[in-house]
Amino acid sequence: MSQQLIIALSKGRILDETLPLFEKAGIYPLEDVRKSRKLIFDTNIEQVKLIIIRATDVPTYVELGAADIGVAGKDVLMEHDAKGVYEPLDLNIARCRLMTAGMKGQERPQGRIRVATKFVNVAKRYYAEQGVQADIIKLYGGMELAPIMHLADEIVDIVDTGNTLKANGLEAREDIAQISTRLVVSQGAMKMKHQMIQPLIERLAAAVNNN
Ligand SMILES: Nc1ncnc2c1ncn2[C@@H]1O[C@H](COP(=O)(O)OP(=O)(O)OP(=O)(O)O)[C@@H](O)[C@H]1O
Ligand SMILES: O=P(O)(O)OC[C@H]1O[C@H](OP(=O)(O)OP(=O)(O)O)[C@H](O)[C@@H]1O
Repeated sequence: MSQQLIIALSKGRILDETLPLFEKAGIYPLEDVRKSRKLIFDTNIEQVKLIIIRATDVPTYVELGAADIGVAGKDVLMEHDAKGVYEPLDLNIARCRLMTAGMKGQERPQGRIRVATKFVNVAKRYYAEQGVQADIIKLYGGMELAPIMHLADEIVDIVDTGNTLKANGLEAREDIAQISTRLVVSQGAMKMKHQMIQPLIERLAAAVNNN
């Protein structure tokens, strides 16, 4: 029996840019993934299946070997800090920055601060490195609201155009990391399915270069 290759794609904003890259690399789903309620899709290559899941779940599937390959934002990968996972390719899509931000014109308070974010682990690491004592408040979206409502002094969030910060009277403070979408491969799959995975990485790299 021939080996299967399971590729976990993040649904949401990355998906629309991911599918054309995979198509250029020779893999496409046999039906319109956006019109279907299915979570697993056959592709033009019999052994290759696509699973389409929440971005934050991609590292878990790859780390635990339930998927061989994944596509996820560097922000999600930093937060999950997956073990036993290679990151062989920057797909160079959904580029943005992970930053701290606060109310415009206000300075960071002295002493202990409250920070709202969905990137709890990244934030803990970052403030510890800066020597700032921070109580981290986990939120799931709309982080910009937290300083306005006095829930937090600062946020750690994605900034792209800066429009969301501006529209809510916030300003960016410090850069934590440059973010883009990455290809990840479980170390186990890289070893066991090298003959399938290596050519795919090469075709994807060529697709990224022509993008
Ligand atoms: N405004 C943005 N501009 C560019 N890239 C972004 C922006 N916001 C998020 N991203 C990138 O796109 C990825 C997916 O974002 P998306 O909003 O679809 O998922 P999410 O809201 O983080 O996930 P979930 O809905 O599962 O919580 C993020 O992990 C990040 O790498
Ligand atoms: O700098 P900008 O171009 O305005 O983009 C940044 C915004 O985009 C993301 O939010 P998203 O739209 O994913 O909503 P969310 O707050 O629910 O995560 C991010 O969390 C910021 O709020």
